[in-house]
Amino acid sequence: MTLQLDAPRLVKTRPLVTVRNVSKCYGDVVALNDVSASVYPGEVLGIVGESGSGKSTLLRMMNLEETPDRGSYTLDLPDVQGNLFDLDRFARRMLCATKIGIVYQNPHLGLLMKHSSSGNVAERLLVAGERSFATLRQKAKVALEASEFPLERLDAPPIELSGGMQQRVQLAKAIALEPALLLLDEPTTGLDVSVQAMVLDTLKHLQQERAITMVIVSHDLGVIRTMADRVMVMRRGEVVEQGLADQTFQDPQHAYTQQLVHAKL
Ligand SMILES: Nc1ncnc2c1ncn2[C@@H]1O[C@H](COP(=O)(O)OP(=O)(O)OP(=O)(O)O)[C@@H](O)[C@H]1O
Repeated sequence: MTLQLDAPRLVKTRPLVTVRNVSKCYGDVVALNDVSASVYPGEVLGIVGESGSGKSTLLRMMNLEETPDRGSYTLDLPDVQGNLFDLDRFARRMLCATKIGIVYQNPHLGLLMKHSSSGNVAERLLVAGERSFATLRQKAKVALEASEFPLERLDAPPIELSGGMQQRVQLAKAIALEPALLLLDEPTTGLDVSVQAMVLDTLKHLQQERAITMVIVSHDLGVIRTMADRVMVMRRGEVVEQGLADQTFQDPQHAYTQQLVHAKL
């Protein structure tokens, strides 16, 4: 008789994202001081903290828009090697276009506001070398549909769309090339509460369907609670606490996290 065993569950023990000992000053302002972070494949890491704590600077580093004074950044992907901060401008641009997607709080940073919505998404595909007009339009449509964007507005420029729809166009652009990492910088801040809930639902669906690795920055603990598996709490450019989101919110250890959680209740 042969003993039948279930196939062992694939345990992914290596982080996809590793940021090590990153520091950044702007003049006298210490934006980041010796910050390290890891994000595992399929995980959502939430970063919280008050205004000016360094959250967006860290996210911009992960999107290779900024270079730190010190520190390293690696992505555990087959064709990506070494400290990404050492890459030249061209290599950074290609890596960001193909492996990393970002959604900014301000859609003006991520979109050409007067170009069509499908054109904005197609632009990302063009950077990666796609040239056929029919394929560009089809792939843009697929990404917009996955972002739950109303397809009858494909040709509308973002400037004519609501804030929620603009964020969906940014999201479609960010996921068009199925990036390994999706970065979200206050993606729902400034939206009406009901629209915010719908955009968060879309992000949840995407995360569940594609097991996409995400880093989400927000000063809103409710958003982080809804989205994140793990949370990192930042204050004055430093990480003061990190852990599983549920555990951290239920039983915060650091006085600053306690203050944040109690202020929210
Ligand atoms: N390009 C820059 N030039 C000068 N100072 C900067 C720059 N970017 C960030 N800073 C400063 O670095 C610190 C951290 O800023 P950062 O935007 O990362 O914080 P944050 O936690 O994302 O805040 P917020 O929630 O308000 O966006 C702040 O003091 C900010 O003023």
